[in-house]
Amino acid sequence: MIGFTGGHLIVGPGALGRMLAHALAPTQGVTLISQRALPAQQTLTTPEGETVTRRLPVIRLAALAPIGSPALIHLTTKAYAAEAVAVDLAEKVAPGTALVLWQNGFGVQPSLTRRWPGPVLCASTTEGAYVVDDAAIVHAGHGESVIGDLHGRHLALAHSLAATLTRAGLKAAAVDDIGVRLWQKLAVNAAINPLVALYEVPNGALREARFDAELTAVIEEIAAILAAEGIAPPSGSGAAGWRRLVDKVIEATADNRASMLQDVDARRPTERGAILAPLIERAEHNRLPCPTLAALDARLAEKEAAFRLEG
Ligand SMILES: NC(=O)C1=CN([C@@H]2O[C@H](COP(=O)(O)OP(=O)(O)OC[C@H]3O[C@@H](n4cnc5c(N)ncnc54)[C@H](OP(=O)(O)O)[C@@H]3O)[C@@H](O)[C@H]2O)C=CC1
Ligand SMILES: CC(C)(CO)C(=O)C(=O)O
Repeated sequence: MIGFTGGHLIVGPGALGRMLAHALAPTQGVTLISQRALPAQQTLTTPEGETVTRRLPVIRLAALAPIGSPALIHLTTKAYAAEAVAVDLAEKVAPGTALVLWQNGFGVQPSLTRRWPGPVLCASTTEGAYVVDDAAIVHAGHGESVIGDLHGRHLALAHSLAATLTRAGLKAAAVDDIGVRLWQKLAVNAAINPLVALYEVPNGALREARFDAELTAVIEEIAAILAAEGIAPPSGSGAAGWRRLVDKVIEATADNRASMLQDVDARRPTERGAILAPLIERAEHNRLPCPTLAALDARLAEKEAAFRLEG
C-alpha cells in the first residue's frame, strides 16, 4: 500500500487529468491515480507550443492506502468508467471528501450527486487536451470551465476551486446553474459528435449540404426534448437558437476530430451513454419522439460491437 500526502487527487490520468495535474502541480499538492503503471516523468505541450516536463506522483488505485481527506478528488475518467471508479474510491477516503466530476454529458452527474457521501461538484469545460502517450499530453487549446453543484449547496467550494484553477492558468468560474450548462454542452456534443464519429469526418464537414438533413433532424429533436425539460439555448430560442450555437461551435472547431471520433479512431467505446442516452431517456419520459437520436445511438452501438469483434 502506498501513502498519499494530501492535496488534489486526480483519478484518471488521461488527457484532461494530466492537463489539470500539470496546471496545479506548481502551486498545489497533486497526485495522479491510475489503473496501471505510468511514468512519473510527464511532459505537457502547451497551447503556445512550449514543452514542459514535470515529475507528477502517480499511484495505482489498487495500491492506494485508505486516506483521510484530500483537498479534492477530481474524477477525470471517461463517463462510462466513472461510477465504478467512484465506488472503489469511496472505500478509501473520508466520507466528507469532495468530488469534482469533469465528464461530458449528463449521466454520472445526477447519479454520483446522489451516491457519493461528500459534496459533488460538476465541471463543464471547453479546454481541449489529448494524449500522445503514457508520458506526454498536448493541451491543444485554452478554454473555460464552469463549476457548480446540482443542488446549489456548495457554491463556496465551487468559488474556491474556480479561483484555484484560474490562478493555475485554467480560466474557471463558479456558476449556480451547472445543470443547465451541462445540458447545453450535451446538446452541442449530441448534435456534432455522433455524426462526425459515424461518418469519420472533422467537425467542419458538418457545414456540407450532405449532412444538413440529418443535423437539422437531430437539432429539432434535441430542441423539443430540452424545451420539455425547461432548458433553453444560451441565446435565441428553440431549434433556431440551438442551431445557431451548434453552427458556431462547428465553425470554431472546424479542424477538430471530435472526442467521439477520436474514440472511434482508437477503437474505444464512445461516450454515447453519457451524451445520447440522457436525451433519449428524457424523450421517453416526456413522450416525445426521437427517432434520429435513437438511430444514431444504435449505429454507434453497432460500430462499438464491431470493434469488440475485431479484437
Ligand atoms: N480531453 C478533453 O479535452 C476533454 C475531456 N472532457 C471529458 O473528460 C473526461 C475524460 O476525458 P479524457 O481525459 O479525454 O479521456 P482519456 O481517455 O484521455 O482519459 C481517461 C483516463 O481515465 C483512466 N481510467 C479509466 N479507468 C480507470 C480506473 N479504474 N482508475 C483510474 N483511471 C482510470 C484511463 O486510463 P487508461 O489509459 O489506463 O485507460 C485514462 O487515463 C471525458 O468524460 C471527456 O468527455 C471534457 C472536455 C474536454
Ligand atoms: C464541441 C466538440 C464537439 C468539439 O470537438 C467537443 O466537445 C468534443 O469533441 O467532444
